[in-house]
Amino acid sequence: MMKENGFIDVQLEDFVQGTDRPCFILNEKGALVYSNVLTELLLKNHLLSVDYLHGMIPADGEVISTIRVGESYDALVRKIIISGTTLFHVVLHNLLESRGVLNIDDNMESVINSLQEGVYITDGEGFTKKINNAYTELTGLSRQDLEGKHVAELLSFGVFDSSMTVRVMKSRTRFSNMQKINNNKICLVTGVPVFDENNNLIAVINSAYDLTEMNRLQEDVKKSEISLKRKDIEIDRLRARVGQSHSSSTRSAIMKSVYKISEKLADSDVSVLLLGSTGTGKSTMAYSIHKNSQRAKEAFIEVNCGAVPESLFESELFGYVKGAFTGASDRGKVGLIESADKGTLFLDEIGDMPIHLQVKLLTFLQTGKIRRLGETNDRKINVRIISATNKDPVKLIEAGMLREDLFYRLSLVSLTLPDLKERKEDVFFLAKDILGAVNERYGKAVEMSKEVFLFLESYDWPGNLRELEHVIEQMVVLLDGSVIGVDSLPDKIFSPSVLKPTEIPIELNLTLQDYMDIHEKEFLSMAIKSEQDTGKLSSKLGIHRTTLARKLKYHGIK
Ligand SMILES: Nc1ncnc2c1ncn2[C@@H]1O[C@H](COP(=O)(O)OP(=O)(O)OP(=O)(O)O)[C@@H](O)[C@H]1O
Repeated sequence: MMKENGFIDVQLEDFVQGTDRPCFILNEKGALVYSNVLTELLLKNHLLSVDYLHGMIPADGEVISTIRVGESYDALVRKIIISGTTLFHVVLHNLLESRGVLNIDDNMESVINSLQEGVYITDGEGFTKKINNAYTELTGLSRQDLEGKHVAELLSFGVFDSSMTVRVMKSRTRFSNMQKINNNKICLVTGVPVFDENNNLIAVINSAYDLTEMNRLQEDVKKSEISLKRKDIEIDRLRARVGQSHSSSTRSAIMKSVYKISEKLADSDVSVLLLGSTGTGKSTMAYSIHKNSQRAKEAFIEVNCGAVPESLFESELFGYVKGAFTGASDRGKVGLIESADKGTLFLDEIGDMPIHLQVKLLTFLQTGKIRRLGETNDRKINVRIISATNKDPVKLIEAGMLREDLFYRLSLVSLTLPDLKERKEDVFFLAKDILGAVNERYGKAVEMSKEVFLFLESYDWPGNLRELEHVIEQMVVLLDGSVIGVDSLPDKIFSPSVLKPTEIPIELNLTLQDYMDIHEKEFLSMAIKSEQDTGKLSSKLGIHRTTLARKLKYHGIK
């Protein structure tokens, strides 16, 4: 067993290390000479103190044998007594037995198991007494993994990242915090101490609430908020567009007449074909006609004919009944024409609609009836059609991309939106409106220098309104300060020679100094290109070299 020199034999070592109770051996002076892993963990976590162990040594120096241990261990203890060792006191101490005991009966157990939160209960010493089903689900740990084990042991194996139980045991008060359980789930863990009538701590009850689901829900809410915000922005944009789409919002004579016609079109129900280059505002105009018409409260369905895959076009446009074709949805599908019933159907890029569907569309326009794919009955649909193309319709007809009969049907009235370069007098106002909208979208208050407006007006805008919008948005997004200056302009727009005094609109309210600055800058930009040596250039210009350098710096000319 134990040798005179104080070594412990293998049999006793196996026993003290194998037991799930804290075992320790003190010599007669009260020093700890041997302890098992569990005792070490308790000491390390300050759940057991050496002073406490000292208190366990009886005054007469006898081995404590009154403390209950397992049957087989009893024999070992007795053996030690028989051996008459006086060098060592062996204390096989069942700490649980020394204090109050927590009883969990069957009823209590079913209550615990019915809870949605994970429940983890230890006795007053930190030994796991009970876990409920939710806890095993939450942690992926089985009852065998946990029950009977000391919390310090589980902690050292990384089952918990911090122990609420240890905290509650030390402080004897309730605690809550976020904990990572089994390196996986983030949980809100609350530990509550339970005392017996003598104020002994008999249990710590932890409840763990999985926050993963709640976090996911929060994420969803955040996403919906963002998407709502985007929709709000889109609605504001559309509102702004509608607001702008009337004759008083333009300085251009061509646009004034376009808006006049569009106002008349809004009052009627005729089919309209909108023509104009890309980005001139055809879709915006179509929406504006709808919104100013009697159909305003009904649907506005926009179909970009160039974007719908040919194989799906017919079913998208006309809808289908269940089982109409392989791969059709079980519930059938309402087509876009039907969705626009009582409202407006806007067919953008009409020249991209497959020719066989153009025939079907024409039939619908003539009869006002559609039939979903796989259906035997007709449905009467009341839709106003607005269509658009950025190509020349005559060329489309010649190329066999647009049926002539459909073209005539769609273009009872056709309206052409001018290129932006044909309405330069509007650029200043459009740019101001767009800047306002972009500022709102990004929560900024960026301003634009007068010079920038001049450059914007001088550019030809092949991409029309869309390009103007993109350029302004890009400058706002990339800007470091709060005023967009000429240095923010894309190269394609910044060309010093484009400025002509006669083209500067009076609305800019420029001072004489502004005019002089603009022309000085234009002149110096050109001059430095022909003579890069500033010494030579300054003498050519008859000014001092430092004056030239200052002016170049002032105008941002490199
Ligand atoms: N009156 C307006 N004021 C400010 N921005 C406008 C106005 N009209 C249109 N826009 C903007 O210009 C861009 C292009 O407009 P829209 O999509 O209506 O042009 P489109 O002619 O239909 O283009 P495409 O031929 O490429 O389909 C849009 O982003 C729109 O917001």
